[in-house]
Amino acid sequence: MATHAGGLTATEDRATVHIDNLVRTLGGRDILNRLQLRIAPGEFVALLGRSGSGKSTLLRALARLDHDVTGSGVLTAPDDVSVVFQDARLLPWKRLLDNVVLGLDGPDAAERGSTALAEVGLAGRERAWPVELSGGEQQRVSLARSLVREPQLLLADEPFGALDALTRLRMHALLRQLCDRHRPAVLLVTHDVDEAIALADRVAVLEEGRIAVDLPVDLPAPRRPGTPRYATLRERLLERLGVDRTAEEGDEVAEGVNAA
Ligand SMILES: Nc1ncnc2c1ncn2[C@@H]1O[C@H](COP(=O)(O)OP(=O)(O)OP(=O)(O)O)[C@@H](O)[C@H]1O
Repeated sequence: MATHAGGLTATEDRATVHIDNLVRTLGGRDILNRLQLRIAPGEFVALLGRSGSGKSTLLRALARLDHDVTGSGVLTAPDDVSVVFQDARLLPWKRLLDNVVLGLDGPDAAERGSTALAEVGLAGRERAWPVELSGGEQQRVSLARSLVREPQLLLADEPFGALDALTRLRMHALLRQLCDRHRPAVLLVTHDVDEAIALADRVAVLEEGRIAVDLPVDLPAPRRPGTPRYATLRERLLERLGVDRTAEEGDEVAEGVNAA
């Protein structure tokens, strides 16, 4: 575990992610404003927030893609972080297996890559090209590429945002299954309240640069919409996101709610 933000100091903490007083100024505004967040080992946190609230900014800081974060506190995160984006970002000139094991060392890399492909339902497709795959399948490869590294922290920025509703539901089940097996700490940025409730142990809402709400998802599996406890949690989150409930009437629950 390492401290990686200029001016921030390391601290002893058993949390995989430990953020205190994180500040990120962009365009003269404090997009992250003394933000606090902990994610325990193996814990799955979903992050909601209105468009422009700073979710991707926070993710970029954790992924070390942004070194201009400041603050009086701490930001610790593990060195081995994997990131999944909305687009799979596969290299089109490399076969699936080579995409999955890119940068991976060791004599067993190919075997681990094959196992990872099988885990995401793409057994035997090692020699296929990315162009031969659907969007959902490409995102499966992206998950395999992330998890084959056994990261302590998995960051996901709207990973299923470009997929159709049915594929998205299948990917939810897959991601949950993979996370139960590999146990990384997870921060999932999403606009979809139902996705957050379906997958996460905790749902946090980013607002005015801070975590305004941080709620445990204390619901038995499978988490089906329609139960009173599910509805109460969903309502609280939507209210916090400022979603107009009358405008939402008639929406399919499985479609999720775009709070943007
Ligand atoms: N380089 C930049 N210069 C100035 N402002 C920026 C820059 N990059 C991002 N911002 C602003 O920072 C804010 C947070 O952006 P960010 O992408 O983190 O939000 P978000 O919550 O992920 O949004 P969305 O849900 O729409 O993806 C936005 O208002 C954005 O306009």
